[in-house]
Amino acid sequence: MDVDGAEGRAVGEPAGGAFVEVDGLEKVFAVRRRTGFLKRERREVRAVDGISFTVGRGEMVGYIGPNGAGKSTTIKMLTGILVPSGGRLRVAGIDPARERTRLARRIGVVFGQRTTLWWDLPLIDSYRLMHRMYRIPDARYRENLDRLVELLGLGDLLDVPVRQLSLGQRMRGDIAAALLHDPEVLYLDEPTIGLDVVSKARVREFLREVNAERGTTVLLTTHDLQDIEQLCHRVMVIDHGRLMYDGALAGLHEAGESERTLVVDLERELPPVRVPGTRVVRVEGPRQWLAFPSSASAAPLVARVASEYPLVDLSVREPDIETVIAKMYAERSDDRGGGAGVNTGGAVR
Ligand SMILES: Nc1ncnc2c1ncn2[C@@H]1O[C@H](COP(=O)(O)OP(=O)(O)OP(=O)(O)O)[C@@H](O)[C@H]1O
Repeated sequence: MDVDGAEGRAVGEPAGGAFVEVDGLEKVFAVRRRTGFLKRERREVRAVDGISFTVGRGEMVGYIGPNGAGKSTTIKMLTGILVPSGGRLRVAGIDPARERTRLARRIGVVFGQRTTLWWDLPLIDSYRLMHRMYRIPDARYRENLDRLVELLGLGDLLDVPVRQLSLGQRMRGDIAAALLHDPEVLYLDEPTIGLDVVSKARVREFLREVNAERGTTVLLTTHDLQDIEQLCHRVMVIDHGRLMYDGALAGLHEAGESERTLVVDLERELPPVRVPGTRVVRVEGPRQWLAFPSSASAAPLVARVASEYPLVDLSVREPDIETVIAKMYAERSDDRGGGAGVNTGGAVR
């Protein structure tokens, strides 16, 4: 399979550099709201409010944010479905809104909530139609189809009408459809939504392989943070149309100013433990939970508790990513309420 795509590098595409370039991108929707009998109010929604990032060839990047943050709007602009209101956007050196058809041959899109397959046709017929639509050379089509069918376990499903497929089967069918024409970049919008644990694992494993084997650039939007944890080193967090974090997944913890927890089991029930640099967040019988900043070392705290209290056992718990991100969203909302600037903490440009 062809890592660099059938058409090679586009004119203007930076060599080996950024494959997706987004600079000050904006999308403003005008919405009309009925405010009374015959009265309408015109309001602007800044769905994407000046975001900038670049994605290199072969990168696999998570794009996350709460509902209504602007993720789908960004993806729609990247695919050329929506025209930006401002800013600059290039994918493989192509302006998506101006050359949507040319770009379509180089990108693959999977919307977990919708299918790109023909509902009443057997799966294989959708693939045959795509073979023609994308003008995929016969040999490459057959080679790709065989490989995708094998990797995604679609062999027994090819003659089944799409409407009869389970959600997990349909999703695998959609992922194959998005990759048949050797796209260089794959946009995935909730690719594991509604799937059981086994199907999720299968889809994730496959995406890892495609990224590693073909060097496909992947931009992954999801509410399932396990998708991100298992697939992406880099994550971008968007909220209210603005990028609030762009960096390593590991760095999110610092950006969210997260806390670790020291769980101590004492010999008996005692009043809350008092150790500087910690605060007791929960007490249950002789067990107490002490929160302390993730950046601080646990060793001196443990030593102090052990010397001053009748300690039986202890453990240190790392913050989970859900908690960290929920905290970031909450802090960001507070910032907006108070009119303060964006607290990014990450490598946002
Ligand atoms: N066609 C449209 N007309 C008006 N407003 C829109 C339109 N599309 C999106 N919006 C608004 O833009 C904002 C961003 O929406 P978007 O769908 O990009 O969010 P999202 O991050 O993908 O959310 P979700 O996780 O719920 O899918 C929301 O306030 C939404 O209501």
